[in-house]
Amino acid sequence: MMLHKNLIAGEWSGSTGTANINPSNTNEVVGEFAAATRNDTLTAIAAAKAAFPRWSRSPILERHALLKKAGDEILVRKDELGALLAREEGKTLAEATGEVLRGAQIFDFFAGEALRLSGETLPSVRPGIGVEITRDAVGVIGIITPWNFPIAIPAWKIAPALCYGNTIVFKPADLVPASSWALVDILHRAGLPSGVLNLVMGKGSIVGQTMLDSPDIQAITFTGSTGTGKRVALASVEHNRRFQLEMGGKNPFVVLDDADLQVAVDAAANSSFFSTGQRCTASSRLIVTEGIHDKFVSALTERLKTLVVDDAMKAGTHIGPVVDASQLKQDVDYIAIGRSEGAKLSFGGEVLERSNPGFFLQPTLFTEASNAMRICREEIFGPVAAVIRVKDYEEALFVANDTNFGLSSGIATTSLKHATHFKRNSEAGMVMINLPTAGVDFHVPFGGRKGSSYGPREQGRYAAEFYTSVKTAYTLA
Ligand SMILES: NC(=O)C1=CN([C@@H]2O[C@H](COP(=O)(O)OP(=O)(O)OC[C@H]3O[C@@H](n4cnc5c(N)ncnc54)[C@H](OP(=O)(O)O)[C@@H]3O)[C@@H](O)[C@H]2O)C=CC1
Ligand SMILES: O=C(O)CCC(=O)C(=O)O
Repeated sequence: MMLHKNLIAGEWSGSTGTANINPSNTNEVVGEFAAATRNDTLTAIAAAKAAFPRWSRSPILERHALLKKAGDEILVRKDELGALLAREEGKTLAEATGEVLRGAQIFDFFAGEALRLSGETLPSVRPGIGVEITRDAVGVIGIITPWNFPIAIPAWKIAPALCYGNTIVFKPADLVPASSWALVDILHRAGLPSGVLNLVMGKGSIVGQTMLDSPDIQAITFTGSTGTGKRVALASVEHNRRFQLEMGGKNPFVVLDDADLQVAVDAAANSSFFSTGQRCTASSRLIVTEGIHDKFVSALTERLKTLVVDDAMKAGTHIGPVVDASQLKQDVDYIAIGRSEGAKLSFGGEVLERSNPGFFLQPTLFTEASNAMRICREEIFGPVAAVIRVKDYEEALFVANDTNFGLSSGIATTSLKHATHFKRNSEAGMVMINLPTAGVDFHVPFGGRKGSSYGPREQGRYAAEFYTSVKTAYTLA
């Protein structure tokens, strides 16, 4: 089997590899991928540093053309790349192809942004002086990504970093390197100069830690767990480095008595169980008012009975496998915790056998849960949700906001008054009305509040806040 190597200073290198396993069929090796050492990582950082002066001053048309070319190739290959993503991560083929399409759209968006770089000119408060405000590239950006969106998250970090003239050291999750490798290969062949984008696959404890410890990385953008996010933050403060964190969620989805039941059930099923619940925007707390509670639980349970859990590549599969054995153990442990805390297991909870060996888990619904339970406070990151019964909208809003996290939230209601109040008072970065809490657009800001996020927003033109440094210049006329 071909060894997929790291890209360091424009050269593919590396010898030892780790096998990437298909979670729908653990007998299938998706590919062999090189594991970077500490020295490889240091070489990649040095290459990115050396490439920065030239790339940060590169013509905007060069950046535009490169980003456009990459987006075009991703689009043309979306079915093949979608299949690769589904095989390595386990989301369904339809979800994976949609994610690849999103990756193409992100490159297209930032190809456009490269042509729209702008600044401001203002008069000084002192007569005869002009003020110019411009944005410079930041320097070497460290990109550390998780396993759950192996092409979209790298795309929404790499595309703006390149667009604004930064160079990159990119470490994808060790569990799912294939889609990231394909993305880097596309960018490399599109003609990126040597050293501008370096790929260092391997373990977070080696590659990631070397990046955190380096004084030559000016900014780190990270998506993943709260624990690793804290390490990124502490190391970055030590190096006076800019950092941006997207971490977990415990996102609420409120269902009010006046909701359209069909809309509420569709949105809840999507939010909590699609993509196997492995989205930081997934909703794991369904907060339901008394008048609709029983009808909602019974309609959602009927829906869950129709969802097919199977191989991500099979036509007709609604929910693919959990990503690996350790995430499956975490999900199963939380199901046991929920039961021991006194929540009622209304549906699911069983690990399933399918024709191939894989990590299949039934969508799992708890009812009679309280917001104080661990299953309602800690991120599970699997197809597990808990219904919390509340008296009215006011209690629903209080419970929705009673969490350490604040990434996304949702409400199902036909009341304009409640929808408007929820939009204004939900303590989340992204609020959805009659829509799932997950599944966001690629051209608008993405990010949360409280323990979910730190630093400027990602995506859309708001991405410029992280990937550029503002300069204010005064000129005596
Ligand atoms: N917010 C989100 O979108 C996500 C949240 N999670 C949450 O995190 C839990 C655990 O998932 P996990 O994959 O372990 O998350 P991590 O936070 O460990 O992984 C995210 C990235 O950080 C890297 N990393 C790990 N340790 C270090 C380190 N010391 N220095 C620098 N980088 C490091 C990982 O490398 P590597 O994996 O290669 O070792 C990976 O590339 C999940 O169950 C879920 O609750 C997980 C994924 C996404
Ligand atoms: O919901 C989405 O579309 C994006 C989710 C995401 O970025 C994540 O789970 O990390």
